[in-house]
Amino acid sequence: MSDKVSTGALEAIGLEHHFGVKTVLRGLSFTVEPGQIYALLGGNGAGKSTTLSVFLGLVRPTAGQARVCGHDVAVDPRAARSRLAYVPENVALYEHLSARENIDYFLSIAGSEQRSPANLDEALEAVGLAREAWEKRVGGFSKGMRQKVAIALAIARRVPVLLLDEPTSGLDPRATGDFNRLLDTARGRGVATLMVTHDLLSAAEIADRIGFLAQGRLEEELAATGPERFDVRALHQRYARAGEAP
Ligand SMILES: Nc1ncnc2c1ncn2[C@@H]1O[C@H](COP(=O)(O)OP(=O)(O)OP(=O)(O)O)[C@@H](O)[C@H]1O
Repeated sequence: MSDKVSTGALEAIGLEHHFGVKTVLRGLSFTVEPGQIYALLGGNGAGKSTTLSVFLGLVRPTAGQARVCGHDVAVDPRAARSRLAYVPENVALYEHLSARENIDYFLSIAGSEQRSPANLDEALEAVGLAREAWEKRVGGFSKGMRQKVAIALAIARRVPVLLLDEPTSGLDPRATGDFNRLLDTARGRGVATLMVTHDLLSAAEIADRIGFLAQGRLEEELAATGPERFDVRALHQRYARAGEAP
């Protein structure tokens, strides 16, 4: 898939958005590089979901640009959309189909050329879904298993960008650990991930960068450093202060 020369896989450049008289995004800029996980944190109403909607082409920003692999979402939404996979808080699948059939079906409707059995096997293997579950109907799958199917689809599609909305909400610590390993696998494949979350611990464990959003502004951006990555206590204190006047 050829891409325009660009600095990041995902770029927000001075994004502004108003819903009527309400200003929701105020000059929001950040970049997610290939092979990087970016966690966007912020309180309720900070503008996190609106940011995802802008990248998905569902909300057109009032000003600024959202770029996916160099493609401006507002100018070429198809090019942008074809390069990303979106995993919502609750993954919607065809309940009566198996994990493998779901992936094959979604690949077929996307017109993907990646439908070979070997490619499907490789994607299911990569996300660590137990082999005995591959041919089972997804109707009985847990949230964590459904996320594995969604990310296996992204891997099978070979998309360079993942957008995740509250991926660990409702997951127990073990499933959260599994999920973080899944993101690490995608990172190892060079995928750029933007994750909107309230889960500080998970963000601290897996993210390369954490951005604090408040009232549509990026108040601060922190990068993982050293073996400790992030100081979780300082993150908690920082999160509690988000949106306060300086
Ligand atoms: N379609 C809409 N029309 C009008 N206002 C909206 C619309 N969507 C969102 N908003 C408002 O925009 C602001 C930002 O909402 P957004 O959903 O992006 O926040 P969020 O950071 O994702 O919050 P949460 O953590 O609660 O999901 C909120 O004040 C919300 O009420």
